[in-house]
Amino acid sequence: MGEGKKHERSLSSDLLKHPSTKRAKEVDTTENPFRRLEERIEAHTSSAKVKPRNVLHWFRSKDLRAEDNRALNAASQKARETGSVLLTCFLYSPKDLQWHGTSPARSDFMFECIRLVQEQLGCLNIPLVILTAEARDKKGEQLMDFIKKHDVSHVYANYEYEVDELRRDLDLLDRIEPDGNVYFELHHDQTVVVPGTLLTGSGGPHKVFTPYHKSWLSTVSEDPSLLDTVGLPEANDKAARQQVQELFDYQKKTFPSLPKDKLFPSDEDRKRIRGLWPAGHTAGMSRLREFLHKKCDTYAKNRSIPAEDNSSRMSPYFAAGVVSIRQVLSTSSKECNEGSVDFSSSGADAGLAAWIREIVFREFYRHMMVVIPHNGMNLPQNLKFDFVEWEDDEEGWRKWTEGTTGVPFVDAGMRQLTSEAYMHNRLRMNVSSYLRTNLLLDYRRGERWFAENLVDWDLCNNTQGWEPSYTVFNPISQAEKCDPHGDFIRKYVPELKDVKGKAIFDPLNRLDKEEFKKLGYPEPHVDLKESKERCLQRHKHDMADADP
Ligand SMILES: Cc1cc2nc3c(=O)[nH]c(=O)nc-3n(C[C@H](O)[C@H](O)[C@H](O)COP(=O)(O)OP(=O)(O)OC[C@H]3O[C@@H](n4cnc5c(N)ncnc54)[C@H](O)[C@@H]3O)c2cc1C
Repeated sequence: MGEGKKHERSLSSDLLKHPSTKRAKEVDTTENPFRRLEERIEAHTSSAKVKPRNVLHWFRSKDLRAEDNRALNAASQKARETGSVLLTCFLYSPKDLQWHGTSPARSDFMFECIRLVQEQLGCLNIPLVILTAEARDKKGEQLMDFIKKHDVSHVYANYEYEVDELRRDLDLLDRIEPDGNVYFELHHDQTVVVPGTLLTGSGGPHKVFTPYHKSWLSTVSEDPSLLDTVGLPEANDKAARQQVQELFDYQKKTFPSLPKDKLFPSDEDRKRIRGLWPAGHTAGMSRLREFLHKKCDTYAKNRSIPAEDNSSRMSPYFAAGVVSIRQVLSTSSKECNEGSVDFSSSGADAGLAAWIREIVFREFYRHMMVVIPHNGMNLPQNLKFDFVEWEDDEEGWRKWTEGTTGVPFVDAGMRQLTSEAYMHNRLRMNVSSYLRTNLLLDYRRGERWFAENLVDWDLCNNTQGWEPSYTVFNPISQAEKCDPHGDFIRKYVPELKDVKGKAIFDPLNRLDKEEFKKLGYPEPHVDLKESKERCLQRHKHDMADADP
């Protein structure tokens, strides 16, 4: 960085493309696709005006279940009321997986869940057809072809809150509205409280977590019906099945395969990851009960101690919508809170209250996605961070991805990611801080690496988890606090398994030279103190007068 030279805005590769900060502001204000879609849906033709023919539920990658699926249930009711046949589809776009960088683990999990829902619906005589749109901009066209070919009059789906997905739904409205003979209905299904609706005293949406959390708790306490669940769709009768037999034949023949770069590198990897993350609603619910009855009690105390593995590991089931959040909360209320929906620290045990707080974080991130839509456009929420000049340290990048930075806690986290397609939250906080501040690499590279490797990748949580801030973690003191006996480090960094005592947190400086050499563990890639100073200076220099 030239002395005194002001950096305009960060450069980034094609994969990390993002619009200008000015354009982001337009999307947040005048264009706001969520608001536009809500208005269009509100003004859309009434269902009663459309002559009922076949009814379609359109699954998305975030509602892959038949149980307590709001839009699917509404579609089923419509089909029953009008004596129509219920059809379902999933619109698959391989380019979407490539665009988002979705990992093989997440892609495989998604396909397995779809397969299971397909079987389950098949027993109810309801077909689930997978439509493939080769290009991302062909999705609307592909769906319209299906709608026309199969004489669909009513389409139901659950909202997705990211910019591209909102635009896709607006595109579908553009296609169906001119003829006026197809009705499109969207449901809020991903959260208990509808994103964008919790407001501050002055009437604007909450933008800070703590008051949002408080408001969320009182909203749910005052209206327990928010946790009501809906049942499975009603079966089509046998005659209906015969009517749509060609769709069953088609679905049997044409389950698509994943693109090559979304396949596991080996069968062994696939087996291991599938074993850790069994697909489907039943597996998700039994994991939930296991957590509620065996781990939840100690969650408040141990949630930041990764060696305890005390969290629920429900994230892949939430990210793909395999288990509904209402069902999770109503089960928690019935089985662990004597039927009460007061999940505050005075209304629930400490463990449950702390766990629900994390679920509320998930809700908050969906809320913030509609309040500040540019969150979903590869841009930081605080746009000033787009003016930071990042380093070009390819060796540091490689070491970070491999877990060979020479910082044991960071390396343990990165190796957990490689072996489990998952990383404990405390490690996610540390490895992201290390990449963005100590290595001073564009945080978007790390964000994408997570997408490419996590089984629970979720755009709202990942993007906002990676949101840059002024905080610089110290991964040595973090390890001393959160992994006090070094057990987590020993588990994932075998070179250090025999290191005794506190030397495990900083082996280069706490062992004598010879001892360190014998370990075969790398020296730190950067000095933590110096690199922190460099980062703070860089922030100061590049952001002080930035005008996003
Ligand atoms: C840099 C970074 C990236 C992240 N990327 C993702 C991601 O791609 N997908 C993802 O689901 N989570 C992400 N998180 C949040 C969190 O780390 C994971 O949700 C959590 O580790 C999953 O483990 P669990 O299911 O055992 O969580 P538990 O502790 O059991 O929590 C229950 C649920 O609450 C939600 N939750 C927990 N912590 C958070 C949090 N900090 N923010 C938002 N929701 C939370 C998750 O849905 C989680 O499954 C990220 C966090 C950071 C710091």
